[in-house]
Amino acid sequence: MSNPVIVAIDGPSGTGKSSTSRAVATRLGLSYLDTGAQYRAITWWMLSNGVDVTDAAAVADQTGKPAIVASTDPAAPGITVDGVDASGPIRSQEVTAAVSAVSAVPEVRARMVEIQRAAAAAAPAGIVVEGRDIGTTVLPDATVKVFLTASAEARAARRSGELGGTQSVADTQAALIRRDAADSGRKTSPLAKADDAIEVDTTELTLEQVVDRVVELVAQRRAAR
Ligand SMILES: Nc1ncnc2c1ncn2[C@@H]1O[C@H](COP(=O)(O)OP(=O)(O)O)[C@@H](O)[C@H]1O
Ligand SMILES: Nc1ccn([C@@H]2O[C@H](COP(=O)(O)OP(=O)(O)O)[C@@H](O)[C@H]2O)c(=O)n1
Repeated sequence: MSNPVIVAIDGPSGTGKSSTSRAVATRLGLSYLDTGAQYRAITWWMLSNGVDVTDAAAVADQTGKPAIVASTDPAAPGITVDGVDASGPIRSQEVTAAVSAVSAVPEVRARMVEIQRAAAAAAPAGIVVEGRDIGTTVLPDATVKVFLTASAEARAARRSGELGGTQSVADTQAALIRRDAADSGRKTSPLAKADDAIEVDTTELTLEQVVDRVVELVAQRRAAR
């Protein structure tokens, strides 16, 4: 039996992290973890419980309260908060607008990182973990690290397609750029490319081409060890 394979996929919003990570995990028979969904889930809990998300001390004080459980099955991703399915509500625009503030709180990050490392350690064949700080902080010894990028225009067009026209492409793009700036500028484990990560610009690539590239990188790394 070969060693578990750990694949870290980081990058800004709309670069294709979730779609790529799920497909790579499915193809390689690995587990899958969406760490953004965990930050969204704790943000949803804070908003639902009347916590002022702009008050870092209040957020820190409540951080240990919600039980957040994420599926690691790429065929059935999902997340519960205190036993309630939160997969839908965590994608609301209210949560999207508040998530960067909550995820910048060091106590929140410490708790999430602990849960994420435990999930990776428990994955039998290995795992694909996607987020903002996986290669730099959560799993710095990952077998393969990928940093996905794409133009702001492509990312906004993709996201606004998903939102089904409820927000204009221009508004979506402005919101993405604001979130990138907040995520890249925070003190604790900001969005960043690890020095040893391979950057893949997905602007002109199909999802299948991106998946092929990542699967190829994993095969190369496995052959080398
Ligand atoms: N290479 C690609 N080309 C075109 N659309 C893509 C590509 N990769 C992902 N998408 C689409 O873009 C949207 C955002 O992708 P997603 O995987 O959720 O990105 P992220 O997790 O980085 O925010 C989805 O609707 C997805 O189907
Ligand atoms: N490893 C991670 C993953 C997400 N996040 C935060 O969670 C937010 C939502 O992440 P996401 O991956 O669901 O975002 P999208 O790219 O899907 O819009 C990000 O904007 C970050 O603020 C983080 O801080 N660290």
